[in-house]
Order: sequence, then structure tokens, then C-alpha cells
Amino acid sequence: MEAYDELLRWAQDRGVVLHGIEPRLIPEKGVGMVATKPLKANERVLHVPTSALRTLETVKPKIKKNLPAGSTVHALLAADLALERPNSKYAPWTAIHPSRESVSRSLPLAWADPALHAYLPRPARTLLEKQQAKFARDWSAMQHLLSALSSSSSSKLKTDNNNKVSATVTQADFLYAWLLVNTRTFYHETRRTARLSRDDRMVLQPVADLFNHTSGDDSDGSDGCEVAFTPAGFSITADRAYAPGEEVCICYGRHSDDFLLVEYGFVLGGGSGPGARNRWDEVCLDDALLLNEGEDEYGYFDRDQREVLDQAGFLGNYRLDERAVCYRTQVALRLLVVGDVETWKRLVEEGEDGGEDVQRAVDQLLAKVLKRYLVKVEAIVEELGRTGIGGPCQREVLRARWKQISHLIRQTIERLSKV
Ligand SMILES: C[S@@+](CC[C@H](N)C(=O)[O-])C[C@H]1O[C@@H](n2cnc3c(N)ncnc32)[C@H](O)[C@@H]1O
Repeated sequence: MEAYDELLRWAQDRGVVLHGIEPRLIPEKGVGMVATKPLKANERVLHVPTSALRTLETVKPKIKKNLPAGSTVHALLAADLALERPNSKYAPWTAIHPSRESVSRSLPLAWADPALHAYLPRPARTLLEKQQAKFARDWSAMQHLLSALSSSSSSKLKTDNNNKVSATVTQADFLYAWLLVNTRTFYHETRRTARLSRDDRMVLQPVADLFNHTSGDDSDGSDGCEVAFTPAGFSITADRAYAPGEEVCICYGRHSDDFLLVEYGFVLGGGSGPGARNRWDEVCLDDALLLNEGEDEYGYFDRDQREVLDQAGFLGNYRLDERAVCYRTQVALRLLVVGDVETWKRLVEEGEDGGEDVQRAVDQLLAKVLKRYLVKVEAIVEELGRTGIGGPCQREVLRARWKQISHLIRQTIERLSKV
């Protein structure tokens, strides 16, 4: 634990106050925060003063000046990290970061074999494509910065043993820094960041970035510890009582496991025990309802029905969670049940469900759709057990994800059989 002791001393020097918690290794999560004494609900467990934050303002002027105008905060922070000297003032903090190997093993953007991306569920693939585009743009900004630095002889951003300037950052170096920023930043709204896009209002918080994620608890409705920001800094407050030895988590947001997998490199339902279930998880049904199937070219809807759905704003983005199937799915399935487009439009406009018989037929059709999709989902689980693509951890996390999907679908089929 030497590195953690060193980090705590370093944090204390910067005014970071930990109360009743400390970092510890947690199986399958890297480091996390654990209660060292009984904690009461609403007790403040961490305070990080504004002076200890790494924001757009703390990025080295040389980096700010040479990154192209309009570069994202994400790019600025990642460039700052990638160009950091090993003996920088942040060294005790960077020393506890997950290794490059563990980052590239867990985060799909860095997976060595992109062939495995084809096994991501559709929402995860869509998110990954957005991430790839963001990274490509930020990497191109970084290359601009590197060429500006190498042509400026006075650059002292990074010096080697002979004190020679070296601003060499490979794409892999930058990807590592970029993913550290992606997985460790907090939402930070200030007068300055309020002008930026929401997902670029980022701040790095040494020590606070050691909290792992929980989706909270249904029994008391808690959402993990509360994270609050004032001009004085960030404070994290216990959402409930904790016993010594218990992990203390925050909630990164009400995210599905597809989102957690792409943005953070894990799925919640993968393990067992408290906090393993993701109460915000959901399954996308677009592949179940809309995918071309060969014999029925347009999935369940023919070309005209797709057009009707599209015009009414109900084509795609169909979801289910452990409580219900979404309204969009219900509306779309009603078109198949009712048949007549005008009757369906009237129901949609008036927010009517068409009565008990229609609802029963919708439920029966949904059960049929889900049973058919379940066969596909289970084939993917099975294939992931057989294939040699990618590494075992990556296949395992994908398998865990598809098993969750299978579980949620089964649960829904069972619920529908009881109505
Ligand atoms: C903000 S950091 C939290 C500290 C991190 N565990 C560490 O070792 O530095 C976010 C990363 O922690 C891991 N993580 C957070 N919550 C997790 C959870 N509930 N299960 C598994 N891994 C988790 C993921 O690797 C994620 O990208």
C-alpha cells in the first residue's frame, strides 16, 4: 500500500480531506474507497478543494497555446497527462492509475482486436462509433500540438535523461491518457465550462477519482454517495450508513451496462453480491424488431409500416428494462396489432391504448418477438464461449453482457405470461 500512503500524504498537502475512508484494492475493480470506521448517512467523507483540481485552467500554457482553437477539454487534459514528466508534481497521483495494459484490456476503444467490436450490443456499438470519432478528432489536435512543439526549440515540456527535448507521444500513449480522462473525470460546471458542450465540462479530481460506481439501491432509493460542487471545491457525502470494511461508491450516472462497458470498461451485473445488479440497465430491442431477417426483409414491419412509424417519430429506439417495455415499443407493436393505419394514428394522437383486447394482442406479439430474439441472444452467448477472437477478459465481459440481456428478456417473457 506504499503508493496509496504516498498518495494520501500528497493529497493532504493539497488540502484534500478524507474522513473515515481509504483507498484499497477491490477484487475485479482495481482500487476503490472503503469505510475505515462506521459512517453515518450524510457524513462528509471527502473534500477536494478547487486548488487541487485539474481543469482547463491548470493545463500548461504551452499546450493550450499550441492545440488548435476549439480543441475539447478532453483533448487538453489528455495532452497534459500524456506530456507529463515522470517526476511531475502529480506523480503520486499518476502512480496509482490503472496500468496501460489494464486500460486497453477493459475499454473497447483500446481493444487490440477490433473484430470483437462486432459482438457489442447495438447501443454499445453506436456509442463506440461516437467515441472513435471524438478520439480521432482529439488525436489530430494532439498531432498538431506535437508538431508545433517539435518545431519550437525552446520546448521544455518533456525532457529525457540528457535533458533533451522530446515531445514524442505515440497514438497509443495518447489513447491511454485520453481514456484515463474519459474514465476519471467529473462533471464540472463553471462560468467558463458552461459555454462548452455538456459532455466536455470535465474536471480531474485526484483522490475522488478512486470511487467506484454503483447503480444505487432500490430498497432505500439511494443513488450512491452524493457528489456536490461549490466554488470551494467538491464534497462527497455518505448516502447511507456504512460499516467498516464496506466499499463506499458514487453513481457515475443512471447508465445501462452497454454505456458502462464502452465508457468505463465494465458491466455491473458481471459479478455477484451487493451492488452487482444494475437497476438502470436496459435492453435495446431494435435488432429484435427491425433487423432484416432474410425471409422477412424488414423485420416485423414492412416497408410501408416503417414509413408510417418513421413519420410519426416511432421508428427504432425500442427498449425494455426490468420493470417494463418502453412506450415506443408498445406504440410500434400496436401498429401490427391494429393493422389499419388511420385507427393506429388516432390511438397515438389521443394517447389511447385501444382497450384490453388490443393490449392482450400486443403482449402476445411481444412475447413472440422476445422468444425469437432470445434464440439469437443465446447463440451469441454460445459463440462467445467458442470463438478465439480477442482476449479472454474481453470475451468474458461481452458474454456477461449478453447473459444480462438474455436474463432481462426472459424476465419480461415470464412477466408477460402472467398477464
Ligand atoms: C473513476 S475510476 C475508479 C477507480 C478505479 N477503480 C481505479 O482503480 O483507479 C473508474 C474505473 O474504475 C473501474 N470501476 C468503477 N466502478 C466499477 C464497478 N462497479 N465494477 C467494476 N469496475 C469498476 C472501471 O475500470 C472504471 O473505468
